[in-house]
Amino acid sequence: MFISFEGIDGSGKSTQAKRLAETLRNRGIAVSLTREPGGSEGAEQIRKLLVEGKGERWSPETELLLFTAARRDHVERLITPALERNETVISDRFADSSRVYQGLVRAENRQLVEELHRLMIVVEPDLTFIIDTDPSVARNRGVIRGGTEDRFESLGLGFQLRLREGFLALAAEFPLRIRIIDGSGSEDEVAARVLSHLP
Ligand SMILES: Nc1ncnc2c1ncn2[C@@H]1O[C@H](COP(=O)(O)OP(=O)(O)OP(=O)(O)O)[C@@H](O)[C@H]1O
Ligand SMILES: Cc1cn([C@H]2C[C@H](O)[C@@H](COP(=O)(O)O)O2)c(=O)[nH]c1=O
Repeated sequence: MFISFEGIDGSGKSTQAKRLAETLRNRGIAVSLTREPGGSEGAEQIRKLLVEGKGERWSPETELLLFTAARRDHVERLITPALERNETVISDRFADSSRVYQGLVRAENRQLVEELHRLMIVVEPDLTFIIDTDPSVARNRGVIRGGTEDRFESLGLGFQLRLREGFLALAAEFPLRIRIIDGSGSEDEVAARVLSHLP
């Protein structure tokens, strides 16, 4: 089974992806926990080009091609082999991030994102959790966490508000695959909401 976690920056995706992986492993299920951009050696190198630094380094189209190249390598080298070994793959972000960031918010390239996905990626998660967290709450969590903002986080609260709307619109487009999880409350409360969607 292939499960992805999606949402705005700082929504709590990584925390919940890790917790679900731990819960499933405790049930004796083999899990590959991975992330995007990244997850394979080559894709982690592309990640650095994409997220480090600030400012508009790439045009929206070049940015989309780099995310797609990273995803292709990730799928070829990690995701497909793990699924073939009958492992459960949990990915912290996958193609829905490109649909929302590159397809709806950074530029209106939705059609191009789908075309590239159809030609180069094909694989789709069986189940996707969007951790839906108020952008101000997510931002405060980031402040508490400390560290530096990546290129996308540095675009500000208005950008995160538009991303949230984009993720909610995407959920309406894929109602069978995508579940919206209320990201408010404690980590335990959010984890219980995620688990309620699994057998
Ligand atoms: N439910 C929660 N309540 C309070 N703090 C939380 C909760 N979930 C996560 N956090 C904290 O918020 C911060 C961001 O969480 P996390 O890294 O899981 O988010 P993310 O969506 O993966 O972020 P990013 O997109 O920036 O990688 C972390 O410091 C984490 O410990
Ligand atoms: C996969 C993917 C990611 N992004 C953006 C979203 C984030 O701001 C950064 C890095 O991700 P992280 O969860 O904060 O580690 O990259 C994107 O714009 N498009 C994508 O396809």
